[in-house]
Amino acid sequence: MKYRALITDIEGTTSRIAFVTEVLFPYATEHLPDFIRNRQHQAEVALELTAIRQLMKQPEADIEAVITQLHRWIAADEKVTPLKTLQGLVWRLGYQQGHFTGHLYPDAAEQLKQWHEQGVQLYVYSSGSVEAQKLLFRYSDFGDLTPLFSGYFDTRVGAKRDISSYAAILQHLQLPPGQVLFLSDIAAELDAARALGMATCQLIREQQTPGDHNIAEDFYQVEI
Ligand SMILES: CSCCC(=O)C(=O)COP(=O)(O)O
Ligand SMILES: [Mg+2]
Repeated sequence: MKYRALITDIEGTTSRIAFVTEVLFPYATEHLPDFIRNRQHQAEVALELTAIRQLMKQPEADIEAVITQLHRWIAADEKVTPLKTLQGLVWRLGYQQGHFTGHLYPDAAEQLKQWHEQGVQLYVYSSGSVEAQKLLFRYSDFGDLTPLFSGYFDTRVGAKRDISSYAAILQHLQLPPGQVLFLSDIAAELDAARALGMATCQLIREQQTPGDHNIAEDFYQVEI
């Protein structure tokens, strides 16, 4: 075993891109407006609305203007932290009500279980909020997989293409970079991790553009 810890991306890596773009995002687009209108004064929602108005540079923006902004961000796949937090809150209802389950590729579920049994510490780093990540694995097609994971990171540690994000994660892991393997389908994310000495492997499951990292077509091909 070369690595003590493995960090995995979600969209395009453990899970089909279409699950995010054709199930999760449309669900958020449809349900966020009423969710926000009805809960705008609840603390966990109000906090995010304040952050969104700051980003809009319109502290007095009314709730409909905020909703319009959120729809624009979703359509453009902007990884804006308060949007991601609100999406997680809406998806929580979707999972709880059985509107969808957390899609994972079977090889990802199988290998994550095996690596966990072998003693590898498993982490997730996704632009989806930590809450959204936990939901996907808790309500996964393969049952509750959250016991496999030692921790979760989202855009609160920084953007996935920024080297500083991986420095913050390594600080948290307290492991030498060479003992940590990062899996993603996006070469630019892997470039940032590798710049600090982390090991990398690019998942090419669909039409992803290859970089110059080790490549795997599925988790069975990942060498750990
Ligand atoms: C936690 S599932 C939702 C994924 C999401 O919102 C997203 O933006 C995908 O980001 P990733 O970093 O996993 O590619
Ligand atoms: Mg990805």
